[in-house]
Amino acid sequence: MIDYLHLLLESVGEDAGEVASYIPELANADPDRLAVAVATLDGEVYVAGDADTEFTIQSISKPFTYALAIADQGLDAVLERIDVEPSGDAFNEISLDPDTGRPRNPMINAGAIASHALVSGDDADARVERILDLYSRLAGRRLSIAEDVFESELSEADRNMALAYMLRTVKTLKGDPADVVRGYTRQCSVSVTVRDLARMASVLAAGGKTPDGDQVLDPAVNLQVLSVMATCGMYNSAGDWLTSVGIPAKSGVAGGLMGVLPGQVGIAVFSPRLDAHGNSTRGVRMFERMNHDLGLHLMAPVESAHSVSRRLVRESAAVHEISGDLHFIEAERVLRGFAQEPVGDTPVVVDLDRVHRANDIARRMLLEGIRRLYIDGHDVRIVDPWGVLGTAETGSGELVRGEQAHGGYVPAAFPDVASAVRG
Ligand SMILES: NC(=O)CC[C@H](N)C(=O)O
Repeated sequence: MIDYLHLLLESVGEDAGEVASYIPELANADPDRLAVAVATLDGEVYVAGDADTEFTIQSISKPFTYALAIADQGLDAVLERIDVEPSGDAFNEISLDPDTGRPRNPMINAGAIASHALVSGDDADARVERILDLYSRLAGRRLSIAEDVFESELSEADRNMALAYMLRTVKTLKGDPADVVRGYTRQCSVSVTVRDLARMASVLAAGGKTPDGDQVLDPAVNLQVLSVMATCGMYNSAGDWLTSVGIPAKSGVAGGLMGVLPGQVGIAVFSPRLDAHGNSTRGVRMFERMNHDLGLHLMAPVESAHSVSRRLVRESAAVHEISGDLHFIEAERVLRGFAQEPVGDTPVVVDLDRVHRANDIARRMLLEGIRRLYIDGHDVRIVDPWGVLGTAETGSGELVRGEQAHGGYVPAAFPDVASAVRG
């Protein structure tokens, strides 16, 4: 997995676009930073590149604050004030739906400022405290605010002030517009890394539950947030995004981009140069690439995702007993089991007797895992009665082909192991 992420960073190619400069402090960002993180639902986080570089969350805060607004006010009350239709407008468009008087969705600034104002709390500081608590629980560590970016954005916040006053004219916003913009700007200035964002995304992917079992968001709220991210998360390129990458996502002008594959994985990337829509240029490209390589697209049919991998010791051989259908995420778990095998010449049996199906990526990952066990010095035997590994290329070729080509291979050198495994 880590190797794949390094390859991804290497393959992302030349950068284009410009670092956001309408927030003066963001113009100082190092434009060449590049990072990716993938977080599984059980808490594993894989990273590559500048994974510990902090940047401000910016608009990636919007879905989380929207979730808190719904938790505080109820979905109906929030829907009365903020619609859920893609706007086709730029993120900072000064507009309300002419028919309903509502911001078109909570992912553009008008809707996000309205969401912020709907969070319970007497003033900006009280709301931001609750917002920061929520983000921190999702990230699994205490987050803080980048005060320099906050001050810098607040000093140039005329456009967001205009939006807040506009919201007050339609009674969506009841408080003091300056206080609301202050709170919203602080929320955008929360400092995160791709690790944090991937973990936050993985909680959304898990229906609102952290890997430690903390149900931070109600599953129904979580579903609402993901749905809105899917249709509105990428501003006026949301349609492009859904067709070319196909997962709910949210971008921010500091260069972060977070994607959620429900039930499977949370992903985040970081690269500060932005395209004309305000989305990270290389970030978008990395997601397109991952969709291609890992089969992320939500609209692609997925079969059931049950799988177990357990390690037994039989006759001094380590037996990895794998069961269920294998996709990317199940294969990752299997490989994690392989990676824990101590380097040495212990015989390893990979028992696929209970696996009837593996998709292409899972098959390739498994073959690669097997290849690495060989490289580490293990005598690897494969039980593949259903021909799950097929005749796929291993990359190095010579490793398992002869054995796997005959479905039902029984490791002749380990008759006891074989019968134990099979019986
Ligand atoms: N797209 C963004 O990330 C915009 C967030 C930024 N704080 C703003 O309100 O303009």
